[in-house]
Amino acid sequence: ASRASSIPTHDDVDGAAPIAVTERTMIDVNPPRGTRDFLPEDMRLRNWLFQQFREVSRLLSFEEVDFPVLESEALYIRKAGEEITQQLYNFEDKGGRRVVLRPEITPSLARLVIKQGKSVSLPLKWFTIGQCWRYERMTRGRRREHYQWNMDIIGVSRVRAEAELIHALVILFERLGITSADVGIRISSRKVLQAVLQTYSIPEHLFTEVFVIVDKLGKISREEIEKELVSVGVSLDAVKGLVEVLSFKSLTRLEDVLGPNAEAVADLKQLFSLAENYGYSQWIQFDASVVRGLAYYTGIVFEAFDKEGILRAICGGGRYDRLLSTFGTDDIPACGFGFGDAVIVELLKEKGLVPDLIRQVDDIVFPLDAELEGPASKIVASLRQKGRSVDLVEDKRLKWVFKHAERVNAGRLILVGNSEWQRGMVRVKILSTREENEIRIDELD
Ligand SMILES: OCc1cccc(Br)n1
Repeated sequence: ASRASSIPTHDDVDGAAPIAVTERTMIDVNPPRGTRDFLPEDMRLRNWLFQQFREVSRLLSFEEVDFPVLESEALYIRKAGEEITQQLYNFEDKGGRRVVLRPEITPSLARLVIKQGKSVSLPLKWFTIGQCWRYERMTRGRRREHYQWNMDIIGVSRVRAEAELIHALVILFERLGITSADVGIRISSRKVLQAVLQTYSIPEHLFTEVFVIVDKLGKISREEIEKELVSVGVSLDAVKGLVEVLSFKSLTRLEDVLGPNAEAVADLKQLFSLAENYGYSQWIQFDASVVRGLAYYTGIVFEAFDKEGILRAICGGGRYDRLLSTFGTDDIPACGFGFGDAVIVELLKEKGLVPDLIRQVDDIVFPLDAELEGPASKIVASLRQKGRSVDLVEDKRLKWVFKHAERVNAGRLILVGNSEWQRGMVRVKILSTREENEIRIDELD
């Protein structure tokens, strides 16, 4: 049967069944909208990046944990109007349960900490790398999934925890070849805006919504933001006061306005002082406009950004001291960050820092004719037993095999020929030196 002239994609026929273009119905070979396939070359880059995440987590003595991608919808029902909760990839399973493909990791981590209860001793330093989902109307054609590296410290109430997390970010960037000229980390605290809202006697239950609105700074117009703030009940003069403080980039200026005893000022000063000792001051800057868009942050918040201002935030995080108690346990202080796999790769491409990750094979074994397939298998088994990666090639012309050996950067090409086999030998070609000789089979290692 003739092959389909063109395989319909989701874009052409979203929602409709693919059009049968031959006597067989062609499936759409594209992955679902907003999702990605990873070919070997993509997978080498992803594995390399995740290996960096893992190595940094090891350096900070974090332990790896994992959670299901599928979670109860109840974990994410929050009323602050966050984008993340308005784009839940949610559905009802066959048992009538309301479930989601998780949009973030932190609630799962909080759930597990509570589940463990007294059986875990604090502080916990846990990390994971996991796929997260959102169901966004594809009007903007954005991705619906990404992988996020999360690091969280549970049970440390002082800003030492945030300083450790920021150290992890700095180490990661340096390992990738990124410098503080390329990337900065903006730091502030939710306590800054809390202090301002309190001076205008804005009721506390509005704080979270205010943070979520203010986080849209830079994404929607200032007028839009002021309108939304007024619409949730923030007085106009409070809006003016907020907007003014949000422009602060100096801690001294902040201290002038909030006073020397403000908790926000003490936390930030302590964090910047620790940064000096870690030696990463040149990476961080105070910027009061940083609030981050997640409702549950209660203190220090931070985000890494590219200094050319082209890309979206590279990663973000903060302190969330109340999240565990909202899940029904007593207050356990916590802070963490999420680091997506997409923006960082865009940045590496921008900076020419994507490593050249070649495919590599130790040995290619090629029987020169059919009755040598058995002997070739013996050789392959013995080499793999010794830990060598072996590509067994058959049904190909020798010319193709030589090209293939180059393509996969093979260390050796082992040709199993009749006359050699009779003498207990094989022909071995070392690709790097082009040197070729006969080796006794029992001396192959
Ligand atoms: O960072 C927000 C987010 C959450 C889930 C999936 C994707 Br893509 N992005």
